[in-house]
This record gives sequence, structure tokens and C-alpha cells, in this order.
Amino acid sequence: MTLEMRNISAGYGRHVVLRDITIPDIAAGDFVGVIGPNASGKSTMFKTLAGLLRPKGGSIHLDDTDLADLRRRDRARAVAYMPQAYGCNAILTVFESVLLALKQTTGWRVQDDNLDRVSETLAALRLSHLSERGISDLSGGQAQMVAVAQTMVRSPRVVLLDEPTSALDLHHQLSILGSVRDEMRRRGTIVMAALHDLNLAAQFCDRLVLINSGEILADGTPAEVLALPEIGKTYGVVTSLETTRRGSLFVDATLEARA
Ligand SMILES: Nc1ncnc2c1ncn2[C@@H]1O[C@H](COP(=O)(O)OP(=O)(O)OP(=O)(O)O)[C@@H](O)[C@H]1O
Repeated sequence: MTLEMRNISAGYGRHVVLRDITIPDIAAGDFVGVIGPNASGKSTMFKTLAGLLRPKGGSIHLDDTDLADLRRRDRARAVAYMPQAYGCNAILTVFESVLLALKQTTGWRVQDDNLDRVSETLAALRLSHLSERGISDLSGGQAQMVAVAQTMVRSPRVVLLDEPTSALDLHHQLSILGSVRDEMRRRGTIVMAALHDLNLAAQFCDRLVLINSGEILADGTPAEVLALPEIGKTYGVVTSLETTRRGSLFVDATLEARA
């Protein structure tokens, strides 16, 4: 399976946000980090991929299928999107809310294997202990992790996560990204995640796409992209890429060059 964005332009009314974006050859099981400053177009890219925003030009292909040719429900089955703003005040348990997400693109009759799928997804994300909790009684971080479960449960071919770790403590950032990466690799699902933390992006992503002002500035492995001078320029900081004693990449950033 291959996902490809070809010459996509998109925006809101006359405001053009994405300018002729091409991202080729995203393969099954790839974890692609989309990095770039505030308002650079990351969410707009995800909304366009999910079919919530119609591109003004270009096309998106999943293998030989142009996603624009799919019916709404089929597209939602193929591409699942977790927006930045999530949350739910319904009187549902976590388990029920994930089941509801699963049934959104199928019939409403609940079968045993649906229940198994919900249990497996919660277990894969290490969230089983929250199953019977009320969805509206969760902390911000717990709600964010449940939103990831709601996105993954339908076994889509592409998962789009818009800042999935913004509300999580350090332990849960590592735990949720590790679980998503392992589970999605096992299922051969493509994951694209907008991430602000470049060190998390370096640790978990196979590939990084740097976007600024709606244009792709770099696309490559974390080691390639994070070493580019464009990284510092794009964020308006000075960066240097280092390797820690444990062999991890580490982006050291300051506002101004040190004397
Ligand atoms: N619904 C909308 N209507 C009009 N303009 C919008 C809308 N949503 C986003 N924009 C504009 O599009 C541009 C890109 O926004 P987008 O949300 O894609 O950025 P982002 O990279 O996801 O930012 P952040 O990191 O702050 O979440 C911004 O200038 C924003 O103001």
C-alpha cells in the first residue's frame, strides 16, 4: 500500500494555505512526522487528506485509488483523523465511546468481534484500566489517549494524528507513541502525526516532513531533516543536532546563537 499527495493546493475561501504540496511514496507501516511552526498548514494538510477540506488542485492516491473518487463513508473507513480538539461530554464509558467510534462507518448492530476489537485496541494502547470510566470524567491526557484509541479502532489504512501528545506527561508521551508505532507497524497502517516536539519526532518517526507557509521544505529521515539549517530558520531558533550517549538524536535549540 502506498499513499501519495500530488501537487495539492488547499485553503479556506481565498486564503491559500497549502501550496502545491507533493509527498510521495508513504508505505504501509510508515510513521511520518509532520513538523513545522504554528499556522504552517499541518492541520490543513490532515483535513485535506481526511476529505474534510476539498483541495483546490492536485490529488491524493492510496495505491491506484484517487481518494476523491471514494464515497464519504468509504473514505472515512480508509483514512481516520484525530483532530487537535477532541473531547466528549456524552454519558458513555470509555469502552462504549470506542465502540461507538468503531460502529460509525459500519452498521449499528454490535457483534462479538466488535467487542473484541475494542478490547484489543484499548489493550494495545495500555488503556484497558480506563474501560469502565466515564468519558467525561477523564483527565485531559486520558481523554487524548482515548481519542487515539477511537481513531485506531476501525483499522483504517491511514491514521492521521494531530498533535497526539500535546496533553501528555513524559511517560505517556513515550508510551502512546511507542504503542501506536508498534501496533500500526504490525497492522501495516500508515501513520502521519503532527508533532511539535522534535525530539519525540526523532525518536519515533521513520520519516519527517517539514512544512512552513504551506510548502514542504524537507522530507527525509529524522537524521537528514533535523540536521538541516532550515530547521532552525523555520522555527526562528538556533539548533544543533547531537547524538546522546544512548544513540538517540537530540535537537538542542536556543533562541539566539551562544557566544
Ligand atoms: N477554518 C479556517 N478558516 C480560515 N482559516 C483557517 C481555518 N483553519 C485554519 N486556518 C488558517 O490556515 C493557516 C494554517 O492553519 P493550520 O491549522 O493548518 O496550521 P497548523 O500548522 O496546524 O498550526 P498549529 O501548529 O498552530 O496547530 C493559519 O493561517 C490559520 O489561521
